[in-house]
Amino acid sequence: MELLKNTLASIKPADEDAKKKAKERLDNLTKPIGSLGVLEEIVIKMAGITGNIHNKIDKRNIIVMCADNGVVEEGVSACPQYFTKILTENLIKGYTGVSVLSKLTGTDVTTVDIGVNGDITLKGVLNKKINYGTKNITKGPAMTRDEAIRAIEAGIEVADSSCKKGYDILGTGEMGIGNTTTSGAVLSIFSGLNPDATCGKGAGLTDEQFEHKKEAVEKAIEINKPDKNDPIDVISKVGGFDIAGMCGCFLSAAKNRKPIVIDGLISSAAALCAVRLNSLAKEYIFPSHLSKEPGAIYMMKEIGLKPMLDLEMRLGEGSGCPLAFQVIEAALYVMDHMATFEESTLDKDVLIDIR
Ligand SMILES: Cc1cc2ncn([C@H]3O[C@H](COP(=O)(O)O)[C@@H](O)[C@H]3O)c2cc1C
Ligand SMILES: O=C(O)c1cccnc1
Repeated sequence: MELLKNTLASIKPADEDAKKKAKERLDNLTKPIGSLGVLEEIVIKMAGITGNIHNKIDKRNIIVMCADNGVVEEGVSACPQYFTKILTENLIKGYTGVSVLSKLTGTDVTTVDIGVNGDITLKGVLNKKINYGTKNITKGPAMTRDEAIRAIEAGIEVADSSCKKGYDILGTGEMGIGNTTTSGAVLSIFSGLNPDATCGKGAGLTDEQFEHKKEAVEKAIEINKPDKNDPIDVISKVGGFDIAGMCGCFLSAAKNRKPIVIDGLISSAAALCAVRLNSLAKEYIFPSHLSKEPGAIYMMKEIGLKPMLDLEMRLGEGSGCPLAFQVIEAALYVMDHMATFEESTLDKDVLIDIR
């Protein structure tokens, strides 16, 4: 508990002075004011995170939290549970979507076993196992409160270590059959929205299975009665080890003043938990894309952030992060390389600000 407590207490607000200076420079670049849209917002947010108006990303890392979910015994996923272990191993072998996109963009991937139901002996998978999967949330809590705290702290440790290794930006991802169900439950609790709005078909379900998935979420909430004002209670009752671990990553990044990127629905659920634990964490988080899962839009509303891309992706794993890294790097490059009006001897005063 000490690590979580200290991390929450160490998160500071963004540097408003650096943000102001970044905006001043952006407004002096040879372009209509605000014309680079979200790229400008990214530059300003990055300045707030690091305290510098010029920022560079040389080293990127995506932390993928892998864990099983007991709720799969309710038939809420198209896939059997053992897929989680195989897909986790495939992350290391470089076969998965996030592995390939990371290779393309020069991104490292840290694969973490935080709760896979099985022993992974493959070299390269970081062992932070809290338990062999969670329990079935339709019958009782997913995990104990102590396990939830240990899983969040495991995430803090992994991300702290990434920051120490000199990564300039982190991404978050997951692997865990059944985790769109737990994410839907987490969202329903924080937002008060019905599972009809917060659940989707995940990796794929028939209409009948989909109805059953929504009933499972309703039942999980009814049985566990999580306290929406206590994010650890929410995670322990209807979340998962993957969500808890990623939540820890978001908190660590904020503490270390490093930018961290959300991928899809499940990492959004983790970011939402982090923001509910300390609202300042939001100032360090960039959402990558809007997942095609219907709950994703409500996740963004609850967190209070806007994704930079909409590519109709719904893979998870962290696959949106390498793409967001490229957009963020483009924004920072523009800030460094475009000329100001003074440098290019143009007269800025002829421009009218139409924002
Ligand atoms: C082959 C395959 C690769 C994946 N990679 C990520 N997911 C995604 O789907 C799972 C969640 O969906 P649900 O809640 O419906 O089980 C997670 O593992 C997530 O990362 C995959 C799913 C499959 C089938
Ligand atoms: O958006 C996601 O993260 C997602 C959606 C469907 C299945 N797995 C992950």
